[in-house]
Amino acid sequence: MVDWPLRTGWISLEIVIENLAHAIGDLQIIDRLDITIGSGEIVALLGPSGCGKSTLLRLVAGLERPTSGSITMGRHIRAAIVFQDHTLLPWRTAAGNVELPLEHHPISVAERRERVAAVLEQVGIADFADYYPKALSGGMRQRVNLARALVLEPTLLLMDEPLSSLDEQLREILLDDLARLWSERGFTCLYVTHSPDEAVRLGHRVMILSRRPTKIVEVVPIETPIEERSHFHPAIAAARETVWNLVRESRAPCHGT
Ligand SMILES: Nc1ncnc2c1ncn2[C@@H]1O[C@H](COP(=O)(O)OP(=O)(O)OP(=O)(O)O)[C@@H](O)[C@H]1O
Repeated sequence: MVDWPLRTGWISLEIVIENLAHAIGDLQIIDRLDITIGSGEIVALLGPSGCGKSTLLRLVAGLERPTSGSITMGRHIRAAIVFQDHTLLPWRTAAGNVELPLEHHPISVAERRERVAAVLEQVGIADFADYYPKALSGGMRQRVNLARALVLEPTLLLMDEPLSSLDEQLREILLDDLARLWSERGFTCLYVTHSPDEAVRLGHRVMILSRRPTKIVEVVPIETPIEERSHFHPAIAAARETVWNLVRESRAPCHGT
């Protein structure tokens, strides 16, 4: 067993985004954005299509460098990204896909297998460990995708519309699972979505972004504990309506976009 980076326990962290601006060519995507994400906080990001949510996620992940401004976070951060469409290797089983990120770490095969089995259990697909992606339903594939991100014990989980390809029922189930996983693991999370429902079910704060160049239009704090939330919870239903209205306003057409 190694002591670092895989077995440090759940180090949480704060992320400070200051005066962030980003352009691709002539296209100004983000304009002077300031966000502080608390340790163990889930921030849901909602905004019109093309406003720059995925770009912001990529900047936080370090996949791109911002044009200006800064993103500061703890040194021992382990970030993992979950995309909308699963990116599983078709020639590997569910367990084989989840094992992949561990293969670059100096741990024994036995420990690797143990950790893969544990995380598959956590996301509820232990019985499908030996299935290939094509034999799994969309929901199961997305669970494998999530397991692959969780197996590295991320302190920061960056999620880009992770449930948008799933049907309503599956989405409900996975929302409950994500809430449970957060309660167990306490990771910090940036959760990009188009769904006010997902945002108010998972976010401690919901940030509504404007059209490009994106800015924060409004921040809606959701105080109901995540474990107590459901689609029908009165406070959650009220928050959903507030967020819906803000999203509608943020989509109002504006000059040049
Ligand atoms: N590599 C690139 N080259 C040129 N333009 C890009 C590139 N990546 C993103 N863009 C543009 O930047 C803008 C923001 O894209 P981004 O994917 O971040 O938006 P988004 O808010 O995540 O959109 P959606 O909600 O539709 O997923 C879009 O106008 C997009 O066309």
